[in-house]
Amino acid sequence: MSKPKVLISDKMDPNAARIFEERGCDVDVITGETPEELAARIGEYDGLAIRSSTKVTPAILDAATNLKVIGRAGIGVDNVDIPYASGKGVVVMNTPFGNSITTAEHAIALMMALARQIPEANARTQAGEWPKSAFMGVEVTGKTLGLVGAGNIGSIVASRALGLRMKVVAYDPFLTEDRAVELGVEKVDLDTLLSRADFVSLHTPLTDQTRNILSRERLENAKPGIRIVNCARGGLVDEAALKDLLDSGHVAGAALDVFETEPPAKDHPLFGTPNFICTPHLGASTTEAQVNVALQVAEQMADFLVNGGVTNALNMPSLSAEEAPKLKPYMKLAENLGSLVGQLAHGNLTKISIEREGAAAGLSGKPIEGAVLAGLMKQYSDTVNMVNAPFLAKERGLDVRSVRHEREGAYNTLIRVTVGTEQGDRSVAGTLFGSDAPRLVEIFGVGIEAELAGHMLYIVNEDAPGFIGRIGTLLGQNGINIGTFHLGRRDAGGEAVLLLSVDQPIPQDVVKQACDLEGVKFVKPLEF
Ligand SMILES: NC(=O)c1ccc[n+]([C@@H]2O[C@H](COP(=O)([O-])OP(=O)(O)OC[C@H]3O[C@@H](n4cnc5c(N)ncnc54)[C@H](O)[C@@H]3O)[C@@H](O)[C@H]2O)c1
Ligand SMILES: O=C(O)[C@H](O)COP(=O)(O)O
Repeated sequence: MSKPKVLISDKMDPNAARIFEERGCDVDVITGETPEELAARIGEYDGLAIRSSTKVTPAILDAATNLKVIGRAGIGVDNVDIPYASGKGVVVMNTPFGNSITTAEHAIALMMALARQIPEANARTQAGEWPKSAFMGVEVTGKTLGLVGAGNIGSIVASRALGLRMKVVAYDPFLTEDRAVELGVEKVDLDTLLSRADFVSLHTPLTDQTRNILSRERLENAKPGIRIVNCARGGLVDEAALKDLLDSGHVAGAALDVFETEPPAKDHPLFGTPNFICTPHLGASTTEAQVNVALQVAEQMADFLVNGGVTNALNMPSLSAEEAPKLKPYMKLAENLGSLVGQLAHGNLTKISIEREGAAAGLSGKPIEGAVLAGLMKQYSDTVNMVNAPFLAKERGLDVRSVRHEREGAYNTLIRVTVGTEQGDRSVAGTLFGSDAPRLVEIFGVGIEAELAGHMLYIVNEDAPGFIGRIGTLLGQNGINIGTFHLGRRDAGGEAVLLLSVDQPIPQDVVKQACDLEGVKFVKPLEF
């Protein structure tokens, strides 16, 4: 049998190539190719090992006719089209912890550099000046650091900041009071964080919820003199607003390791702004972190290609060979139900219960639980999968219950997912039609029958004549084609629910227009 062939297409520690060879793979290291060059070459390979420079687009995946696994030596996988890779049957893996310490240290380094204006002082001193009176720094001791995101990296930043005798406040919907106490941080909401923090450090993935999380409005309302560090992802901070607020002095300093577009344009408006410093996405760039992620990714990929073992896969459930075919449609249903409550429930989630009845009660609960939690937590983390979701949920103090009912219900088989939020419990339920077609059958107490797939729109409205025409017209006027249309209501003339699927993502301005339609109470675009 021929050896599996792996391409390393980004700069990676040489340990990766060594491990691939030692574990029975042929390996090529070819970096810096254009997408066209990569597309022309990728068809030969079973595995592709990358960092953040290689963009694994549908065009690359279409050309990758032999590809079985993509391994990301690092955390963020926003450069890989995971749904498309899944559709092609390609497993996507990452190394969720290998560079966390290094990245946390970079955030602290940038914070200290901001506090003492080190880059500018260095540049002017080396240029022959002695500008001692031009620089007056601030101490970090006793100051408040606001962490947006308290996962792996945020938690490490918290511990380092506490060591520097800072106070740490954190905003993270998955941070429980117990975990906050364990970390030594105070859990607050985002507005409170921004009103109290002297320094803010961002540690969330880029998702629909976190995009522009430091918006112009939030920055304008933040504590005057605030300093901002972003070592997570470009797009979390409004760069144009940051420029204006640095110019006005409202924001006293900002340090970006990541940009909305990378590399940023040579004439990026922030370049040259006083009290702005940046690095070229160096968060993970230490010898230690690069050795860690290179070793891990090569070990995981080689294990998969040679032995079929799966570790840290983001798009593949861990299932035994016998159970897999029976569980497969349930896993999809479970993940969709988790994703649905994750996208719709607001505020802090404290508990989740996963109930199985009818045929579902006879199945193994753990994979279903993993799939629900993965669907739920994908809204909050790039790195979650069915394997690690239960651990992440536990670590974050989410109370998870799996309940198996003996009773006969209205459906032959049913999964119900209920989350506890500050507004009370919220529940969704689904079944399988014809033994393998997942269907939603209830949403927040309203009976409705729908397939959860692709781009969807959820609307709660007053049950009154004319509404369906109005929403259909609005979408039609905006060139949005409706695929499926599902209605449900609590009582005639009361609250009604509309769930429709469309052929493309719904732009924000159309969502806003839908919110403004007569009788509409709530609108939310959904993605499955
Ligand atoms: N600059 C770099 O080189 C570099 C290096 C490593 C990681 N990163 C990036 O750092 C980010 C964080 O990595 P991590 O390993 O800590 O991930 P993680 O998944 O462990 O933690 C992310 C945290 O963000 C929280 N979160 C999600 N949505 C939120 C929201 N709307 N508001 C507040 N908190 C929210 C999650 O609950 C979670 O606790 C990722 O985007 C990763 O790609 C950057
Ligand atoms: O998500 C990550 O791991 C970081 O952004 C690091 O990216 P890099 O490996 O390209 O430096």
